[in-house]
Amino acid sequence: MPGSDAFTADVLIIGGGLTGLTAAAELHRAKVSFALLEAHPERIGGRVKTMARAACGPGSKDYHFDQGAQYIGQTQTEIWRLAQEHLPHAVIDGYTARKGWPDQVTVLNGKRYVNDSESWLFGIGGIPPEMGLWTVVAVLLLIQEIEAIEQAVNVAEPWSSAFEILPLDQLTVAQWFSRPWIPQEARDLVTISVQALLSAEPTEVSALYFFWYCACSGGFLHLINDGLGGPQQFYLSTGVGALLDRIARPFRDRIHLGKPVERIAQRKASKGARYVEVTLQDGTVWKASKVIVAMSPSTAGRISYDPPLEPARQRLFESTMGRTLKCRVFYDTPWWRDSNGNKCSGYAGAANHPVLWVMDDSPPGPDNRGVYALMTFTVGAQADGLGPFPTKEAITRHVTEALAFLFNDTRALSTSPHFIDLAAATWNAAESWVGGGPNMLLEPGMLSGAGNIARLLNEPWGGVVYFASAETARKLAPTTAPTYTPSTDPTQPGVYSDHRQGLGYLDGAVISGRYVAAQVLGKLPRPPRTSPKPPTASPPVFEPPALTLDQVKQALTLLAEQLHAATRIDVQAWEASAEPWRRDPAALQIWLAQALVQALVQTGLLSPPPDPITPIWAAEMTQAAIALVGSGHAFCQQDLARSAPAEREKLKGIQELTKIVEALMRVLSVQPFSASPPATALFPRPSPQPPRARPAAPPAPRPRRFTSFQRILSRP
Ligand SMILES: Cc1cc2nc3c(=O)[nH]c(=O)nc-3n(C[C@H](O)[C@H](O)[C@H](O)COP(=O)(O)OP(=O)(O)OC[C@H]3O[C@@H](n4cnc5c(N)ncnc54)[C@H](O)[C@@H]3O)c2cc1C
Repeated sequence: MPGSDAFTADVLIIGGGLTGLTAAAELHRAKVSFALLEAHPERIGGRVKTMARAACGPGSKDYHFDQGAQYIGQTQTEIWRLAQEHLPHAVIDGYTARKGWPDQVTVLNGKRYVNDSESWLFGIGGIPPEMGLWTVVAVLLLIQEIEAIEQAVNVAEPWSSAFEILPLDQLTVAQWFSRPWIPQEARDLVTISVQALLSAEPTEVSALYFFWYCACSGGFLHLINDGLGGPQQFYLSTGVGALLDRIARPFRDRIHLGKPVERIAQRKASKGARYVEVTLQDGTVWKASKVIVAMSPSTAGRISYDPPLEPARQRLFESTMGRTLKCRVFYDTPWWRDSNGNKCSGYAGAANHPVLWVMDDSPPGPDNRGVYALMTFTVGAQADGLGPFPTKEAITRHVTEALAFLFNDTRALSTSPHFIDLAAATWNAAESWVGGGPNMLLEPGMLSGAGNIARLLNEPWGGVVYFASAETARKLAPTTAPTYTPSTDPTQPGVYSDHRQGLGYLDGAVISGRYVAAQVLGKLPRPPRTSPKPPTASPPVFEPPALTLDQVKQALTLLAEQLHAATRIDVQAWEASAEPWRRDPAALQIWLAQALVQALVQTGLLSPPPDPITPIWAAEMTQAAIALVGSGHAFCQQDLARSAPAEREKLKGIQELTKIVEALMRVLSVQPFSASPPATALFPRPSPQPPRARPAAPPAPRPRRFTSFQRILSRP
């Protein structure tokens, strides 16, 4: 009854994306009267946008493809369950479909690498085998650092994270990784990850926000895993739109399309109770006891509010969103599968490149109905560069030229006879209703700074207006602690907190919709009683024994020589072994530990390791490495500023190496060279082993974890 004084419904849901639809499904189940207002005149879905391409042969079906959200994984439990419940036959395993074409492309530091993805450290989207060991070591150390940060994040309330990591909210990701010891390739790898996960630049987002975002979904390495067990392993042949249609089917009559809301006002009824007045663009007014605004905080910021929002919420609603251009490029042949002698899967990734990320989304199997398609993402600054309303011609040129470069094949070009067409979806501020994608961005200071901005993510306004979206995903019944729980078995990874899951993903939208419905129904479970937290221990302060500058230089030079000189031989040796380093980064780490020990022994700072290793020697080893790091830092700090240019270069070298050793020591000092494993397990390189028999049925994929030193050294 728009325009009448009567209540239109008990609850109004504004926004027909997956969050709004999930909340609607919950209210429908609870038999609550509700209506859902969606701005788009023709469709529900929001950031889910399924398109169809007409069938191209007798008896064949239309080809559906997603120009918004598409990929799902088994660890995204809620969306996975919904897909299994409604469309089990439509689930395509992209990982298996790519199996016959092992090669992938990556551009790092301006150089193109094309190899078998199985040979890459961390597999698909990882580190190519040609990368120098120095870079590999730096990447490993960086990942080690990322994991240490993520494990200190309080997933439920990131502003209450361990105090050591809160300063990361004052830095952008770019500021965090612009330290001299981190090589460009490693920075590019993090850049690709930020660009792929947030469609934004590392200069735009708070480092703490990025790590919180990752920690909410099983950690950085899990999120960037585009292969087996990762969140991008599966998609739906029907498109995600079909899944949303199934979810909405029971309450289709309560969904009103073409109803853009302009204003939300809190009002008081005669008896003092509050209600909400919602004004649409066409001037009609709807009323309800409670309202759910089911869209990202940035999108909610486009609506006006009465009374004006509190400043912190206003600031939250001013947050920006990522910018994405998602394209589907159609060819009459899958030319990339046979290109320059490579069997490319169509998978490619490149930092700061006109096309960031590419996947083959051709229907798998012989019944592909003659459709061959590459999916491409152009994001952040590269998408901005095309302007708010790029023409199809401009997009086609931009994307196909980038593909021709990535695969080094002119068959990608729109002038090639194999090119058929390109379909594009632009997600930016000019987009009518959502205003960008895949989700919102938090700048430095917004997560933990003054004003408690992020604390409002799940807080209702005036007790009658509730906000929810994939970005605010919070679980109703978490089963873990709010932070990472380390494993008691050193050979097994610990467990990331599940207080928030799938932040920014379809999975998160489902979780968020359920949470907000429970909030509105007053059915939020009581938070468990917790005993007061013991104060966090201060970081250990150590006074390293002083070494002479010569001792520091000598030890670091020896270490550098070891790392550089032996690289090729060792890499080849590991590659030749049954469990090569590329499959087992742990072997590489053991080798790095050996190099450090050898450098310390040869400099006379440490006695040679006894066999078996004794606790006394292990303690000596830790002391010697700490002394090296401490003295190295001290010399650099004292001398770098006032030394002559030639000497400064040397000191910079010392500084970089010192930082690497320091990072290594942070890891080792958790359980420095424990006495339990025999010296032979610790120091010699892995010996070749017969290939293992493949199990008949592969175990369910577990999130891929980086193996820390502690676990490596405890291996039998
Ligand atoms: C290009 C792209 C690719 C993505 N890929 C993936 C992926 O592969 N896997 C994955 O899990 N996630 C992916 N995502 C993220 C995923 O789409 C979102 O997390 C999820 O769909 C968000 O759902 P939501 O309901 O919270 O918000 P939205 O989908 O944004 O829904 C908000 C709704 O509110 C409506 N609305 C806005 N303003 C008004 C108004 N004033 N009045 C009425 N209605 C209004 C909008 O039209 C929209 O329907 C991707 C997103 C994009 C953009």
